[in-house]
Amino acid sequence: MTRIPVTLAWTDEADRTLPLPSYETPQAAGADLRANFAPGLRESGMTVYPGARGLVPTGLRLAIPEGYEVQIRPRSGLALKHGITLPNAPGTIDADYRGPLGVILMNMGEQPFVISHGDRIAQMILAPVLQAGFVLAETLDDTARGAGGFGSTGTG
Ligand SMILES: O=c1ccn([C@H]2C[C@H](O)[C@@H](COP(=O)(O)OP(=O)(O)OP(=O)(O)O)O2)c(=O)[nH]1
Repeated sequence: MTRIPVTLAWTDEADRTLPLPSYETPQAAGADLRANFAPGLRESGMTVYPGARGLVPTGLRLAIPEGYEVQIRPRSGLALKHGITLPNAPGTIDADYRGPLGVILMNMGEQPFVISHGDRIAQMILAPVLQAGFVLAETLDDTARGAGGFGSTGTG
């Protein structure tokens, strides 16, 4: 498996004893991110109530190489068992962002969900980026689909 170097740094408030993201299996696409709370929240963790959302710190900053992004995606186990998802999935981490990596978790389940310090809450995927060269024109080329969309081909 090709490995693209991505540099990690702890934030000032991070608990540096937590494991760094790593791939759980040889061909895993995602590396899990852990909740890494500032000292005041480490005992209590954070509770996300049904229908609510919260910003969970990971304690990490990244330097992603030019031409790549990191996507933050939900973990399917948390989604299935607890309704925990990311309202902005996939979260976009730009290659030139150097701030703290945060995970926006939303509780679509029926029960309050407690996030404890060190829990694996989401996963990050490294992906290549293509930028468009935008060109303004008066007309666009014709296609068979034309303006049909939003269910125009039916459901069957
Ligand atoms: O789930 C996320 C999404 C984004 N970010 C960070 C990295 C990203 O590079 C930056 C900006 O994200 P985005 O472009 O999605 O946010 P925006 O609302 O458009 O803010 P901005 O105006 O700062 O770009 O915020 C996170 O830490 N977690």
